[in-house]
Amino acid sequence: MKLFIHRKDLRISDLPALDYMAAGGEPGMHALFLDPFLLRGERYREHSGAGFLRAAGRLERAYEKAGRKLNILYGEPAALLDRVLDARPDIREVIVHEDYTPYANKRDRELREAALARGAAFTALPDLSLAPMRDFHEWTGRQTPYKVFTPFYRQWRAFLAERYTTVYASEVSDLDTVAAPSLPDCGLPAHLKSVMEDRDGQAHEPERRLRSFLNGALSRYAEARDAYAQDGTSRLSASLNRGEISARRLYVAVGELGSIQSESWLRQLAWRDFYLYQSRMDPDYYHYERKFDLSGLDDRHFAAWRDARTGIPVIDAAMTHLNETGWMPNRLRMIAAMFLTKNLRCPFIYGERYFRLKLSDYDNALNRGGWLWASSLGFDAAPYFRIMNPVTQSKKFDPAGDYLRTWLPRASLDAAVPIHEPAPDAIVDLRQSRLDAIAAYKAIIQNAAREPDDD
Ligand SMILES: Cc1cc2nc3c(=O)[nH]c(=O)nc-3n(C[C@H](O)[C@H](O)[C@H](O)COP(=O)(O)OP(=O)(O)OC[C@H]3O[C@@H](n4cnc5c(N)ncnc54)[C@H](O)[C@@H]3O)c2cc1C
Repeated sequence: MKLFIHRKDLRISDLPALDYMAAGGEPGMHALFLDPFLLRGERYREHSGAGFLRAAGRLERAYEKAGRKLNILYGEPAALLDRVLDARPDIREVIVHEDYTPYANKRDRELREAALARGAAFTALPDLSLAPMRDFHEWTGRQTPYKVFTPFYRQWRAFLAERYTTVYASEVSDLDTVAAPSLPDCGLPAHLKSVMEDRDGQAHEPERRLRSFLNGALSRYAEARDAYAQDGTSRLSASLNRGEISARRLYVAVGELGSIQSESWLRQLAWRDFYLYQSRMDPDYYHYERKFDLSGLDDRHFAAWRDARTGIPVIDAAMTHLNETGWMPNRLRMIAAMFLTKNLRCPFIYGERYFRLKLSDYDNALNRGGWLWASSLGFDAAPYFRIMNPVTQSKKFDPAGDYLRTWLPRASLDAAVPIHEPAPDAIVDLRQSRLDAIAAYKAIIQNAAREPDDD
């Protein structure tokens, strides 16, 4: 028998693992291990943790509807696997989909060891990205990974045009599933169960959302994606990151349309693959902060940024939106991240950590990519001297101020101050803080270039 463990792949079709298991023909055990580490503290209540738990609830119900069994177990993954394999020595292979974060790498090493120690094989199949990273990298014939987006994108498009086949065919209903042995103390604690069973959260029907986007907003995507007062983007990121829909499905669906606007949307999907690729290929990706001396930066303004008290209308509106709903449109993520790291000269890891809790579509690789870009510290990042002015951005992308009126607490809408302009008591002067940031980041980047690389 094979054991398939779900992670960031919370769906019942178009999964490499299902095709793989269907080819074997024998019944399988399907499980989702809920990991106390990832839901520690208050994380399970925050937008990112609660979103995952609700998606786990939807997955369980989808299995039930298909007449199949999903075994949800709570515990440290390698210890859980040990116990399952002890109770079912007939499990000869453990199957997962690849994941590339530092925590995932460590966890999967431990899972592999636990499986091999009991004589079971351990198989990890690619699923997260649209272009399977290993195949893509081999196909490019490069010795070193891409560090710049545009050449990556050109090759990525060519790879997909030549190699892309289709979504995976098997459905969970095509497979026989068996119940896990009963394991005392591995049931879900009540506080997590109640979030998992909560059906009141935002409706998540990624297939319907995809259709409505492709038939509607896609036609003006390139012009409207930054006009954040309108709903001009797909809002599929949370579903993609939890694996409720695959990037392959999006590629096929948009390809069927053949619209000229498809290219600019595909380009955004390529950014997702670019960051996943970096996170897998670049050994520094998850610790750039160690390569730079950030001691000249500090967190004195972090709380005001977090709590939407900066006095810069677009920043306070965006942070209120995030705090209340778990969502912030992409252009505003760029503006808010650049404002924190540059005008407020706060180390990017503070903002990165905050987004980790709050974003409903939180993903470690993509979030880090966004923060490295904004702070000019990653590959192909914003140049340190090009600092977005939040007031100019606000006027350009929300000229009528509709977004500000929706999200800014009423009290701060002072008729005496034009809507996009900083309040008289704003925490920084935009002009001076921009000049200070340029000097600070110039020094950070030049010093790092002079340091010998001893990693
Ligand atoms: C500081 C910062 C932090 C971010 N953190 C995250 C995060 O934790 N999780 C996350 O999914 N995205 C993150 N992003 C990227 C981006 O903001 C979101 O992917 C996007 O807003 C999702 O909206 P959408 O689904 O409507 O996208 P669309 O515009 O409809 O694009 C389609 C898909 O392309 C991908 N995509 C779009 N823009 C980007 C981008 N700039 N970088 C990478 N992929 C992109 C997403 O998967 C998205 O769902 C971050 C960006 C910044 C600047």
